[in-house]
Amino acid sequence: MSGAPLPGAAPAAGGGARIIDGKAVAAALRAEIARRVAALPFRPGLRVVRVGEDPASVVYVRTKDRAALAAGFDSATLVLPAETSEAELLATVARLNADPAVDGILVQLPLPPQIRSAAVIEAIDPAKDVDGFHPLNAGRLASGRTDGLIPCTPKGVMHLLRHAGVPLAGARALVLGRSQIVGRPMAQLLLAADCTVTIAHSRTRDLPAECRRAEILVVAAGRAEMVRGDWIAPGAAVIDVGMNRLPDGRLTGDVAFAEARAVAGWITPAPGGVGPMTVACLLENTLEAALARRG
Ligand SMILES: Nc1nc2c(c(=O)[nH]1)N[C@@H](CN(C=O)c1ccc(C(=O)N[C@@H](CCC(=O)O)C(=O)O)cc1)CN2
Repeated sequence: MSGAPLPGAAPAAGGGARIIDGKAVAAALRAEIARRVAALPFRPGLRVVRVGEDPASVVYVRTKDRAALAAGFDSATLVLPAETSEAELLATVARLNADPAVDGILVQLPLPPQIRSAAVIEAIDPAKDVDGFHPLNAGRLASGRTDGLIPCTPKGVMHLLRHAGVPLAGARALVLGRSQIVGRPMAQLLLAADCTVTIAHSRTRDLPAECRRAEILVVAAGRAEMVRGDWIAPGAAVIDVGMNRLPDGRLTGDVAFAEARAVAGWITPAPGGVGPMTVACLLENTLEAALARRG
């Protein structure tokens, strides 16, 4: 690959990538949602279910609940013990499905090993599935419809790309990771935005070369600082979905940030990039679910 910037993805003047500040974009989105909620004659209801005490889940669920309350939602967290059976969790989901005050249901992942996540996700009323993981919502997205409930992390990535003014139509996009939560819906959203999309994964041959062809590189690989600076095309937009704790306690993404920012045109930090957008998009989905249910 030559060192010439890819079309439509020139580096910022003075060299180095433009940093896409996910915290700021998420704060603006949350404020806009709060304004819309304040104008409603009802409070959209969100219930987040956490099973067990996984430390990361405790933090994420608390963050979601606080953000929802601050935006004016009727929000509550249901905490079930780690030994909860699948049948007990399904009964909780059924109760929330039947509750007219509840517009959005989210079951925090991962679940303990005795519970099949797919069975729980399929039990959630698709109209209240604010995670967008139910097969009906995933299928709608896979058939090209972007007007339904869309998984929060990839939805947040699209907000960031659009906010930063990254050219999408015709761009070569590579999604590194093929999970149901991020990789697959991410690829569908980029395709719906007229990108030319490749999904790469752990079995992809010559991953660095595949990455170097991308004008938009979305990394959800789950390995700390796996993507190095020389995997990135000059001027590319690099979106880091990863969140890993290093042995020294620091949090880092799936991209080697210092190396990558010297080459990329745009880059998200991690933390402070995609993560806050996941929470803001949960609020957006809950508001959309409430408006669809209650008019
Ligand atoms: N039911 C779901 N479970 C999980 C999801 C999901 O979308 N739905 N996603 C992830 C975790 N997640 C939300 O649940 C999430 C991850 C990260 C952040 C975030 O704001 N991260 C901060 C750093 C926070 C820290 O200090 O650890 C950042 O990136 O700046 C929010 C939500 C798995 N489970």
